Amino acid sequence: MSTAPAFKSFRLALIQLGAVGADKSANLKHAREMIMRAAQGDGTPESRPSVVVLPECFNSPYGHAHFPTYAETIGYTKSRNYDVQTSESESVKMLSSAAKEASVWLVGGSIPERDPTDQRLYNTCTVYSPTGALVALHRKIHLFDIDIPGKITFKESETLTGGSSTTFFDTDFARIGLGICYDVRFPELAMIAARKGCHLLIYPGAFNMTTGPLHWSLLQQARAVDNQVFFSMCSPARDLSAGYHAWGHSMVVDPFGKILAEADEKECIIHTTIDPTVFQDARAGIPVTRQRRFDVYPDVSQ
Ligand SMILES: NC(=O)CCC(=O)C(=O)O
Repeated sequence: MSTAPAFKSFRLALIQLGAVGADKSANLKHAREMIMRAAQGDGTPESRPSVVVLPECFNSPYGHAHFPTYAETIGYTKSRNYDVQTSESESVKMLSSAAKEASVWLVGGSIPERDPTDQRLYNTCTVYSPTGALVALHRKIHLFDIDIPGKITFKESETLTGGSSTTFFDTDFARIGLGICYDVRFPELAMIAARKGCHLLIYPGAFNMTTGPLHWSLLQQARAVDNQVFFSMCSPARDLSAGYHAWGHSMVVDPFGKILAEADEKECIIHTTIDPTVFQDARAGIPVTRQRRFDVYPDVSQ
């Protein structure tokens, strides 16, 4: 495995996107406008983000019945040979051109994806460099299948297949690990990413009105503290006219578990600074990264 880049300070922006409806073109247009707005920061050069994040399922209504209709072929190959130029996906084209125009690393939330080889569908996050190159692709590994009687029943596996690899990407200032929403409930995934040298984990997500108040911040703070990394989830805004009511509350947590920034439920963009000093202080002061007992239990990252 390659060595992680030196961790340097940078600005992160999360777009808590609203108005995701049935019209895919309108969703893409709105997302593009919000990427451009996020990239401006507050107008000062020092506030401009290096990384901009969209939420889970930003181009389609969220629900297993919608995925087959909205799914796009990205042009993913097993050799990880991504090519935006030949991709058929209108979402990939928009994200690539927006990343290039805004000159940011763009974590493109997630979209329903169809694999052309076997027609299987995935919930997929794509990432773009500031030149518009598609540099990473993460297929949601753990599908959101839950049943809390009288509250929420959801079954992504009705139409989706779970991904089968862990994913991170390198920028010139940090190594960043990826997951999607329900993936946060599986601590092994974050643990593997942290042991592979990730400094920040980003999970586009869309918790709901039942589990959101219970677990949204708890899980992010737990993953951040367990692994002494920055942790962030980016949600859609809440839309009570939609079939799925997202919790919102996009947030960024530091390696001590402190919430650095948190949205409410409405459409907004939150900005924060990711400061490597906090990462180093957490690891120096509470040295669990050097106190593991792999003679007693196995290292899940091996
Ligand atoms: N989109 C999702 O995976 C939702 C996960 C969720 O709400 C949870 O409680 O977990």
